[in-house]
Amino acid sequence: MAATTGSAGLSSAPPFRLLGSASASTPAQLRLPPAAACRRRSSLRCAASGGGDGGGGGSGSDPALEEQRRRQAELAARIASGEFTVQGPGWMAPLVGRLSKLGPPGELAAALLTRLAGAGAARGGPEIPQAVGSINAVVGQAFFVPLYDLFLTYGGIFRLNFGPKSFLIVSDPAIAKHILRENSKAYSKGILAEILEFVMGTGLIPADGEIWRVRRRAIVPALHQKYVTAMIGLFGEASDRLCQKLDKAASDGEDVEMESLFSRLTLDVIGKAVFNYDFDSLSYDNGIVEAVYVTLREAEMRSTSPIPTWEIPIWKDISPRQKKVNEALKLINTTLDELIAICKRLVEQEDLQFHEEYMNEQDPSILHFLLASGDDVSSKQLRDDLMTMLIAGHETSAAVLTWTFYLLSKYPKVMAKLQDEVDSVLGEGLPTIEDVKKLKYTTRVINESLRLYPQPPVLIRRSLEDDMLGGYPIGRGEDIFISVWNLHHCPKHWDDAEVFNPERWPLDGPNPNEINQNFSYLPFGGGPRKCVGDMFATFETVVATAMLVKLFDFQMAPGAPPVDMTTGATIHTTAGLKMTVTRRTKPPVIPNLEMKVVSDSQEPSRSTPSMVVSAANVASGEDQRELS
Ligand code: HEM
Repeated sequence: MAATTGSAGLSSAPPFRLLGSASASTPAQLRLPPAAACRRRSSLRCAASGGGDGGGGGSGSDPALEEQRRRQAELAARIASGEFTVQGPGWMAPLVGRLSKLGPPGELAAALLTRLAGAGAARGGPEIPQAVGSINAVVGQAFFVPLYDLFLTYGGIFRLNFGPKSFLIVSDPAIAKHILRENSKAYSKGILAEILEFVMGTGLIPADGEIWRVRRRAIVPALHQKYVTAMIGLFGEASDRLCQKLDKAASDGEDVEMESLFSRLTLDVIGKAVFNYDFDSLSYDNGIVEAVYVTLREAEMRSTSPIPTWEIPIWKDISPRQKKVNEALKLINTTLDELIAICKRLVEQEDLQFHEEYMNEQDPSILHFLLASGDDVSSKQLRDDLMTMLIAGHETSAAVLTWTFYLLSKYPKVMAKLQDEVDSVLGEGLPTIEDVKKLKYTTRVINESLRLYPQPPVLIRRSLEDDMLGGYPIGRGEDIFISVWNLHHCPKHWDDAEVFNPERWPLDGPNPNEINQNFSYLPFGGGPRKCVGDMFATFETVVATAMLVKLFDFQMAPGAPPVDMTTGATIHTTAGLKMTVTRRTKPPVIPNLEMKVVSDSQEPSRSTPSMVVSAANVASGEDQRELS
C-alpha cells in the first residue's frame, strides 16, 4: 500500500490513496503528464479568485483562504506526482460497490476488501484507476475541486472510494455522451433520487423508468415557445423590482449581498412561472419564503453530508433540525394544495379549448397548463413535479447570475462591451422577445459563465446493468459522477480554459450546446434527461443581466469577504457576493458630422436621431435555441 501519511500543511489523515495503475489503463486522449497537470492546476482558481483581464482588484489576501489554496495546491501536486498509486485487482471495485449496498454487514466487508486491495494481485485486462479518499482531504473545499486534480492525473474515468462507498468519476466527453444519450436507458438517477426523495418524491428530476417517461411527456409541452415568450414580461417585472432595490442601495451608499438578492429574484420568478404564486421575496420575508429556504438548505445539506443523520431512527424524530424541515414541508404542501384548488376553479370557469400551445393569459403558469391538459389534481405526483420545478428552476438560475456578476466585476472589458450592447438594444420599457434575441453578446456572457461555473457541477447516475465505459467493463449498481466541472475546464479541450472569454463563442454562430460541442459542454445536461427549462433559464438570466447592467455598475465592495466556492446542489459562494452598486452615468453625447448646425439659442434635443449612440454592432436576431 502506498504511503499515505500527511505532510506539513495537510491534514494528518490521508488525502487520496490511488489503487490501480494510471499509466497502463487510463484513456490516452485525456491523460496528461503529472508535471503538466501540476502546471495547469496552478491556474485553476483564477476564475474563482479574481484573475481578471486587468482591473479586477485582488480579493485573495485573506490568510485563511491563502492557506486553503496552498493546501489545495499541495494536495494537487501530490496527486499529480502519482505518490498514492498502487496496483489493485479489477474485480474488486464492482464487488465493493455491491457489498456496500447490503447494509452495515456488507459495508464492513466492503471496507475490509478496500483495505486489502492494495496488496491484492493484479490481474490481466484493463482496470479503472482507483483513488481511495479520506473525507478530511476534501473538508473545507468544494468537493469537485480535488476531483479535477485527480482527472488531470488519472484521466477521463477513475474510481473514487470513500470508506465503503465507491464512485466512478467521469470527465471524458465520449463517456458522458454514452451514459447520458447513447445508452441512457441503462442508467438511473441513483443516489440523487434517494437524497431528494423527502422533498421531490418521484418528481421529474429524481424519477426513473415509466414514471419519468409519463411525466416528461406531460410536462415538456407546458414549456412551449408561447409560454416562454410570455415569461419574458415576468422576468422583466421581477428584475425591475430588483433594480428598484438596488437603486435605493445606491442612493443610500449601502453595499449589497448579491447572491441572496439573486436567490430572491429567481424565487419570485419561478413561483409565478410554475404555479402563479407571488412569493414577493424581494420585498419581504414571510413564512412560506422561509419554509422554501429551510427545505432547500436541507436538500443541499443532504446532498453533501457524508453521514445520513436524517435516516437514524430516533434521531430523525427528535432532531430540532428535522422537526423544522417537516414543519416547512407541511406549510409548503398546504400552500400547494391551496394553489392547486384555486387553479382548478379557474380552469373549471374557463371556456377551455386545449391545444398544443394552450396558455391562459391571466395565469400562464405550468400548473394551469397541466390542469387544463387533464392532470389529476389530487395526485401526489402533481405536487412532486411542482416542487421539483420550483427547486430546479430557482437555485440554478440564482447561481448563474451570482457567478456572472462576480466574473463581470473581474473582467471590466467584458462588462464594458456588454453595457454597449445593452445600451444599443434596450429601450425605456421592459425587454421584449425581439430585444432578447438581439442581446447576442449578453447571451454569450451567460454561455461562458455556465462553462466556468456549471450548475450543478456534477451529474449523478447509477448503472442498471453491466456496461463498457471508455473500454472498461463496469457492473450493475455503480454510482457515477459525471463531472461537468472537469469537462468545462479541461485544458485539452478549451484554450485558456480558466479565462472568462465570451468571445470564444462567435456571435453569428449557433447557441453553444452539448450537441454542437460534442458533450464537452453540458450546461443543461444532455440526452433524454436534458433540462426542460433551458430556454426559460437562458432568457431569464439574459433579461436580468441586461436590465441590471443597463442601470448600474457593479464592483466588489471594499473589504468584501473573498469569493470562493462551496457546494450544495449548485455552486455557492462561501461568504456571499458583497458588491458596491452605483448608478451608471450616461456617456457624453458626441455630435456626429451630419448633425445640423444649431444656433446658440437652440439646444440639441437628447432624442435627435443623428446623435452618435455607443452602439455595438449587433447581428440580426434569430432564434437562439436548438431544441433537443
Ligand atoms: C440556469 C438555470 C438552469 C440550469 C443550469 C439547469 C440545469 C439542469 C441540468 C444540468 C439538468 C440535467 C440533470 C441531469 O441530467 O441529471 C436539468 C434537469 C432539469 N431541469 Fe434544469 N436547469 C436550469 C433551470 C431550470 C428551470 C428554470 C426549470 C423549470 C422551469 C428546470 C427544470 C428541470 C427539470 C424538470 C429537469 C429534469 C428533467 C428530466 O430529468 O427529465 N431547470 N437542469
